[in-house]
Formats: sequence, C-alpha cells, structure tokens
Amino acid sequence: MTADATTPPHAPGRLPAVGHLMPLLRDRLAFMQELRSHGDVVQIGVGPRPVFVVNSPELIWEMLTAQSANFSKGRLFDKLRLFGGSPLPIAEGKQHLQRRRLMQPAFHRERINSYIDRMSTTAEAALRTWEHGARLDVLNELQLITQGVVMSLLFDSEPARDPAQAIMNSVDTVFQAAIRRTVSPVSAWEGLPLPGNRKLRAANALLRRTVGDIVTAHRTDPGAHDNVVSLLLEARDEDGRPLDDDEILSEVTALLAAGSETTAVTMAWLLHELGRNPDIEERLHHEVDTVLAGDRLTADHLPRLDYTRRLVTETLRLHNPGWIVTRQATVPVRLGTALLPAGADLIWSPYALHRDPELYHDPLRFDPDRWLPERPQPPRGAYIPFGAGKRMCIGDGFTWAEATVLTALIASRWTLRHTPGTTVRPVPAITVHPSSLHMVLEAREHAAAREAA
Ligand code: HEM
Repeated sequence: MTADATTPPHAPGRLPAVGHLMPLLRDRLAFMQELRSHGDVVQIGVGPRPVFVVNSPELIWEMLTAQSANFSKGRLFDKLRLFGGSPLPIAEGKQHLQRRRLMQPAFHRERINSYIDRMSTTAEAALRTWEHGARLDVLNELQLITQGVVMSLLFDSEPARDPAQAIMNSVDTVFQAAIRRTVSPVSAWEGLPLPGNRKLRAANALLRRTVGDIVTAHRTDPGAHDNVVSLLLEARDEDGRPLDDDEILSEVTALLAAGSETTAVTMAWLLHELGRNPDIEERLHHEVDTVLAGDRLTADHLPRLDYTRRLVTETLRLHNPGWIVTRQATVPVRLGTALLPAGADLIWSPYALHRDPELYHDPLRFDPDRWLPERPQPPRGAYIPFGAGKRMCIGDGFTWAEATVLTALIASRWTLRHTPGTTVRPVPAITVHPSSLHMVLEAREHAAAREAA
C-alpha cells in the first residue's frame, strides 16, 4: 500500500449516535447525489454503523469487476433473504457460479428472441382492456403486465388478474420489509410479533403457496414445458444432485421479484417522460408507425426501433430504478486512495451516478439523443444500469427486449396524458418509483381526429 492511501473522509453533517440518519430519512436521493462533491469514496453513518459510499465511476467499475473477489453482496441482499433461501442474486462463491451457469441458457440472445412473441401476446392482452378516456394507475398496470411477462418466461403461463395482484402485493411487502431493515440501524425488532412482521410472514406464505403449486404441476408433467422451471427441474449439480423444491421455489420467487418491479418502474418513468415531452412522443410515434407499418411486432422489428431504444436507454439513465446497491469487503481492500477494513459495508447508487454533472452534460434533462453514436459517450463505468462484472444483471437482454416491445406496442395505439396539476415525485423504496402516477388514456385514432378537427 502506498503512503497516500487513507481512511475515506466523513461526509459533513454527521451527528453523534445517529450519524447521517436525518438526511437519509429526509431525502435519501438528494443526500446520495450530494455525496459526490465530497470525494470518490465517502464515509457516512447509518446510525452508529459506518458505511462507505463509492462515487467515482472508475472505482465502482473496479469494485464490480477487477476486485469483485474481495466483496460479498452486502447488507441489502442479506435482508433480501426474506424471500427465502439463497437464490442467484444472493448466492455467493461456488454456489453463485453454479446457479449462474445453470440459468444462463434461459437468457441467451436466441432464447430472448423466442420470448418476444410471448411478450407481445401478454402485453396485447392487457392493452386490449384499456379504454379511451380512462384514468390509469400507470405503475400498478405496468407491474401487472411485467409480472405477466416474467411469469410467461418462468412458467409459460400467467395467473389470472386477481392471483397476479396478490402475488405482486406480496412481493412488494417483502421488498419494503427488506429496505426498512437495510436502512434501520437496529435489528432487535425484526423477530417481534409486530403488525409489519406478521404481514411479512403472510406475504411470504402466499408467495410460497402460489409458486409452489406451479412447481408441483411441472413436476407431475415434466416433459410438457419449456421454461425456466423445467430448466431448474432438469438441472444437476457437479455431484449429479437435483435442486430440491425449496431451492427451485426460491430461485423462481427471486426472478419474479427481480424481474417485474424493475421493468415496471422503468416503463412508468418512460411513459411519464412521454407525457411531458410531446416532441419526443411524436418522434416515437413516427418511428413505430414506420417500422411496424401495422404488422404484428416480431423480433425482426427490434433492431430497426432505434429511437425507441435510445428512449429506453435514456430512461434507464435518468430514472434508474436502483438507488442503492450494497457490497461488503471480505478482506482489507484499497479502492483508489481509500483503505477499507475487512467487513466494511459499501454502497453505490446507480441513480446518483447517472445524474453526476461531471459525467453528463445537463444531467437532469431527458434527452434520448444524447445516445446518438456521433455524440460523445460517457466514460467506462458511468452508465451501468444493470451493474457490471460477474454479478451483472442476468436479465439485461430480456429487459431491453421487453421495454422496447412494451414501448412500441403502447405507442402504436395509445397516448397517455398527465392530469392537470399532477406533480410526480421519485420515491426511493426498493426501487425509485414514481409517487402517484395516474394518466388519462387517449386512443391515437381519437387524438388524430381531434387534431384534424
Ligand atoms: C429495468 C430492469 C432491471 C434493472 C435496472 C436491473 C438491475 C440489476 C442490477 C443493478 C443487478 C446487479 C446487482 C449487483 O451488482 O449487486 C441485477 C442483478 C440481477 N437481476 Fe436485474 N435488473 C432488471 C431486470 C431484471 C430482469 C427482467 C430479471 C429476470 C427476469 C433480472 C434478474 C436479475 C438477477 C437474477 C440478478 C442477480 C444476478 C447475479 O447475481 O448473478 N433483472 N439487476
């Protein structure tokens, strides 16, 4: 270690015993963004617990790639064990590698192309229920759609709307409990029979029952399916051992949780931006009308939906669903000039990174054209909506396809208008979701007729 390596500085405003709990409770997102100005790695206090926030893109990249062996997933993921077991997002070491290898085939590019038809069918069924003039709870609706899409990947089928809503509410309850426990400085209350803990147990029981029924149905007729559950049922580890029901259940529940909320939130922000940027919406409509030309959307259309993809790229920058990703140092480490002891808790924030004014010109402006190839691109590590390295999101290709399909299908038929006087705020829970986002549906043929009149 060289002489200039030191313990990172404390962020200003730390109070005895509570640390930076006040700004974290008051406005977590503003606090995380403000930390950048205090250094590449900054120390904050979550109550008495020190946490190191990594702000520089080079060091985040280094932590996730070259030095990834020195870190475990950390506190947030530990709390996500509430979903049960040690599925892929939580598994460590050899177990992680084995599970990743096992699941990877389900996420190969060719497989994803084969899902596009299922994605369209699921989305179109939901869009057929939309009515001109109706006021839509955008996030809830998109959660149901994206959950349906992930279910079709996992099981080839979707539950009816009521069970789907119940599953979604349960996932939400577990997520909320995990984030509360991550930012809470004490954990003594976690095992007490409090209303929140009882609700958590009920939510978990419902998830395990519903998903368990589907797994059992697959077991009784294993050859009848070609999906992630059948892949997991056929899998064997190095010793030829199959996964047991609990392991399958926790993998499936984790994919359901990781894969629906994130994409739903991204799509909700995208529709919010379209609603307040009519010029961007018009360009999207033009592209979708030209490329689809009234045909059913297929995998062949996707590479030609250029503007749509830039729109998704920009949404994943400005409105990245992740505001906190955790790690824990398993050995003493050095990141840049920061020396961190073994056991140190670290976090990085995709949300704050993607809004860093040193990395992006006019960072708060929603501008899909900043991703035109002729424009200067941000440096390595500055745009990592899906993380990086061996723990990078396994669902990245799936998400690009799904978000492009959903955007194109919605834009080909619908315009969503904000209701006058609405203000939409970002709420940092497990993802950064929009506060209440209700929009009015306008069928495009009605909008065209209105403009012509
Ligand atoms: C907008 C959509 C999404 C975003 C922004 C997102 C983001 C992320 C990020 C940042 C990580 C890495 C976390 C870390 O480094 O600790 C991750 C991991 C993961 N994601 Fe996603 N994700 C999205 C969609 C999906 C989908 C659709 C699926 C599956 C259907 C999925 C499944 C997973 C899994 C299983 C992991 C753990 C991978 C591993 O540890 O090997 N995600 N995601």
